[in-house]
Amino acid sequence: MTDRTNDTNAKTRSIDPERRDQLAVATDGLTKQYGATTAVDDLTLEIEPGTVYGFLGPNGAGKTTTIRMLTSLLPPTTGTGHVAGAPITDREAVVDHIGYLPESPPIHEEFTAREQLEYHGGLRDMSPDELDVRIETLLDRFELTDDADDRIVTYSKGMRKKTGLIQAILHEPDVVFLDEPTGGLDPHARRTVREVLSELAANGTTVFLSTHILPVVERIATEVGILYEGRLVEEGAPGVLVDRMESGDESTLEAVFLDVTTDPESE
Ligand SMILES: Nc1ncnc2c1ncn2[C@@H]1O[C@H](COP(=O)(O)OP(=O)(O)OP(=O)(O)O)[C@@H](O)[C@H]1O
Repeated sequence: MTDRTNDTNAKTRSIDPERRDQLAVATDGLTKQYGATTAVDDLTLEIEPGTVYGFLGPNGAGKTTTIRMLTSLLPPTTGTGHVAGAPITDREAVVDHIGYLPESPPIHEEFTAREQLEYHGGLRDMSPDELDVRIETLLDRFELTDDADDRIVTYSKGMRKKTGLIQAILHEPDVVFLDEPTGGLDPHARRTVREVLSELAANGTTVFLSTHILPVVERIATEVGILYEGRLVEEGAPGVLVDRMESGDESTLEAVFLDVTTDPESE
């Protein structure tokens, strides 16, 4: 069984600034308190560029709070964080390097998907030709081309999710943060998401993926971090974590997840 006292939070302290700036995500003692609740507790991460990082944890573990701090939407209570070398306290600098798909995509209901993507891409440093090609390619891959000139207000949940996802990756950011990117998607779309994210990572984008859908993580994540009650209780390559379980037939990422995120006193 996994030794829960072997707390991966304690693995690093005070990352060397030169190394920190080369990492896609670097946090040191990152902590967020809401009143008496410690939502994220002393989180230390070092994620290399090009990683697909599966960020897992039970409901309320602190995943969204972590992502909101890393995307500069929420100030930490204590600790530091850098994304592609930009301090998370500098929103403008962080925004230049990231894409973000929150659980509810930030899209304008009255726009069409094409208008939404053109508007969003226009805020980024992309030439009109480059933007056009990227939009058409991604609409096609996500089978949205035929609906791209309909207003988003008429879209299904899955179509909105696809539009939000395309928006997050349109400009091929250094780091993309995705909160449940495959939630509500059919198996075809889910496969497309897996393929597109793996391709992005192969081209150097770091994918920070928060999800409860473990088979997606099992298939594309190169590293996994498991958060429990705000603390990082497990981290490593999925295969390594599963092998470490040594529980025969039960050796899956789900078994690892359940092992490290179950309160021993409730068993
Ligand atoms: N604005 C807030 N004010 C007070 N407490 C909050 C706030 N946002 C989150 N919390 C608390 O912080 C903790 C972590 O919440 P968070 O949303 O980060 O979890 P999560 O891992 O994303 O959960 P889920 O998988 O259910 O989306 C929870 O205890 C939650 O109640």
